[in-house]
Amino acid sequence: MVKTNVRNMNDLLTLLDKGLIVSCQPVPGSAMDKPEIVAAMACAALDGGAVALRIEGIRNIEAVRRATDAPVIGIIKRDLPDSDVRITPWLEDVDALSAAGADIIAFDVTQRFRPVPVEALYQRAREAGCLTMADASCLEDGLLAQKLGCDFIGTTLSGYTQTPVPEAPDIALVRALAQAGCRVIAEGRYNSPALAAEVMAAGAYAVTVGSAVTRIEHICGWFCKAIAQNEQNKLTGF
Ligand SMILES: CC(=O)N[C@H](C=O)[C@@H](O)[C@H](O)[C@H](O)COP(=O)(O)O
Repeated sequence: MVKTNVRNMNDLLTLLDKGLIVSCQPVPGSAMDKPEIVAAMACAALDGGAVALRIEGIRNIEAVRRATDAPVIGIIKRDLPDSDVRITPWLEDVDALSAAGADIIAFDVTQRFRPVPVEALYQRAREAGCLTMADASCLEDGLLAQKLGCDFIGTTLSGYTQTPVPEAPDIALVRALAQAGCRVIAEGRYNSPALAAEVMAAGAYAVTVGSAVTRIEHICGWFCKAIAQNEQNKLTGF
């Protein structure tokens, strides 16, 4: 088992401070989408220096819990027929995540039509003894969640409430939230070590990296695109 030394809230905050969180979320239905592979990715990430994990789904969290006591940010993703909110939309999701051993429960705090109010999700997570992470899309989302008492404000959903999704991460949002006094977890498109370092300098408390570490399909796609672009440039003389 990969052991950490988290005993209380202060230990957790110290551990996360300026740390790398790795999101181990395989492409759904892919060759990597198996709880034992998620747990192996989580252990490898911790061996590489990650201080915490972001894990989707109960079976995956249970598998990770069997492998390590490192802090887990738990989420459940759902495709709802009548709402664009995907991340931890139901109170039952909060209950299941806490029962599975998540330390921090993350949920969508965007101001979109949703089945359960953000306040109720927050209360439920607190009653379960978990910390809370607000997955925000903009400054207003983040500030409302901060006012509510959420422990961490994530920039997770910036760029995902509209199309097309931008290529660059939203460092300006991290800076604005940090300046407003939020404990910000920078998340979303931090696809290089340089970007992760840059966002720390912008005031992030921690940074979460997913695709660039754990989604082989995305990483290969980036390489293939760059190679194809280079070949195209040669043909067109650029
Ligand atoms: C928008 C959304 O649903 N984001 C999800 C949130 O859990 C994940 O699909 C992302 O992989 C995660 O946020 C990490 O981001 P990136 O993979 O860009 O490092």
